[in-house]
This record gives sequence, C-alpha cells and structure tokens, in this order.
Amino acid sequence: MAGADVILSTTTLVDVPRRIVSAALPVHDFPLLGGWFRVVSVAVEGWSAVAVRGPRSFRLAVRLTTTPAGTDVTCSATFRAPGGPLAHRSRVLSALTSLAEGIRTRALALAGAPVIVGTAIVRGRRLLAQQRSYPADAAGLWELPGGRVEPGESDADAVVRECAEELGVLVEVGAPVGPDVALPKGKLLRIHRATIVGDARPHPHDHADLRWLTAGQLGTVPWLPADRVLLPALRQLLRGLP
Ligand SMILES: Nc1nc2c([nH]c(=O)n2[C@H]2C[C@H](O)[C@@H](COP(=O)(O)OP(=O)(O)OP(=O)(O)O)O2)c(=O)[nH]1
Repeated sequence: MAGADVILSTTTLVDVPRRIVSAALPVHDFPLLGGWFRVVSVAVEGWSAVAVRGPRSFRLAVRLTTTPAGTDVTCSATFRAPGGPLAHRSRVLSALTSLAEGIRTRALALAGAPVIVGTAIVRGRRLLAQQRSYPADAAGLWELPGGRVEPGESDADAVVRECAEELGVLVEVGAPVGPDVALPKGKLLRIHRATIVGDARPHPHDHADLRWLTAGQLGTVPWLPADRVLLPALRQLLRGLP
C-alpha cells in the first residue's frame, strides 16, 4: 500500500536573532530517525534536507520566522506513511523536537560567539575573492576579504578596517548576504556586501592572489569550507545585479 503524504511539524521559540539561528542549522549530513539526511538548501529564512539513507521519501524542512521574542523555529517532516497518518506520528514528532532542541542549543552558544566578517565586494557583476597564503591547511584556498570584529567595533567598522589592511581600499558597506555560518572553534562568519569607493585598485597585502569572479566562475576556485555554504547566496547576489 502506497499510503498518503503526511506532514508533521513542531515550533520552538529561540531567543536569538534569525541570522544567528540560521548558522545553527546542520550543514553536513546528519543522522535522524535511524537514517541519514543531506542538506539541500540553507538560507537566512530556513533550510531543507532529504533522506539519503534509511527512511526513503522523507523530507525535512526548518522555517525560521522573526518574532518580537526572537526566532520561531518550525521543523516539519513530509513523508509517506504506509500504515496511515498515525503510524509514525509520535516517533517523527519526537525526532522533530530533538532537531529543534539541537538547533536551539547551538544557536544560544553562537549568540555570544566572536564574529568574523567577510566582504562581498562587487564591481561590474563580479565578486572579489582572495587566496590564502597561510596557515598550511588553508593555504591555496579562497575566501572573502575580512577578519575578526574587534571589541568595540561594529561589523561595518571591521569590514572597513580589514579591507583597508588587506587590500588598501576604502569600501562602503552594505547589507548582509546569505546566512551566518558557524566556523570551527565557536566563531561565526557573516558576509556583508560592499563596494570600493572611487576607482581604487585592490592589492593583496597578505594574500597569495586576488580574482574578480563572475557568478559562473564562483565554482572554479577551491573555497574555504564555510564559504562553500555561501556560494548559492553569492551567485544570487551577482545574478541580481543591474
Ligand atoms: N576573512 C575571512 N575569513 C574566513 C572566511 N571564511 C572562513 O572560514 N574564514 C575563517 C578563516 C579564519 O579562521 C577566520 C578569520 O579569522 P582571523 O581574521 O582572526 O584570522 P586569520 O587567520 O585571517 O589571521 P590573522 O588576521 O589573525 O593574521 O575565519 C572568509 O570568507 N573570509
């Protein structure tokens, strides 16, 4: 018997801004309900994953909604239940609750995390990427200009300072791009859009190379792992430019 599609969901309030809760969503394959799930999209508004091993025809989605008290995390599952809608209800609901609890715990930890700002500098429908020269495990990989937000600085102050130090240019800082992304050692990566003031040319002060990449070229360089999560948002940014 094929059974009907069943949708179950739970909502949990997390007292943390949505941009930070989005960094708490799993981005690698993870186990749930006796199987493994693969993340297929991550955005500030939420996330979706499909079963790749175990419970086939199973989709999970997390929707993040800003509320006056923080962020509502709604976890939902869509699946085929051969025994009818009630057959797996309590097991699925408890898995959704544990998914939400994991997100909540990580989001609360990330709320106090040091922020690393990255800068999406765009010019003529191209994005400026830079190649790291150190440490050994990151040398040769690509990232966006930026660095740690120092005590007392705003994100925008840190973007301006880092772009001056790393590239020798003055930038005008715009809105955040894509979701925040959790980094190793409990840090948080947040990308801001920016444009170079005037027609100054950036020079790599402590990086191996710089490149201006079109949306179609973004996948042609090896990025740091966290930046790979951001490629869809960066592509969308470039494709949406006038
Ligand atoms: N600037 C930047 N850092 C990134 C990106 N993606 C990513 O994972 N990171 C990581 C690499 C580093 O571990 C960390 C940046 O921290 P940092 O600025 O304090 O450290 P750093 O290694 O560049 O060294 P330094 O400035 O202390 O010399 O963030 C990105 O796109 N831009």
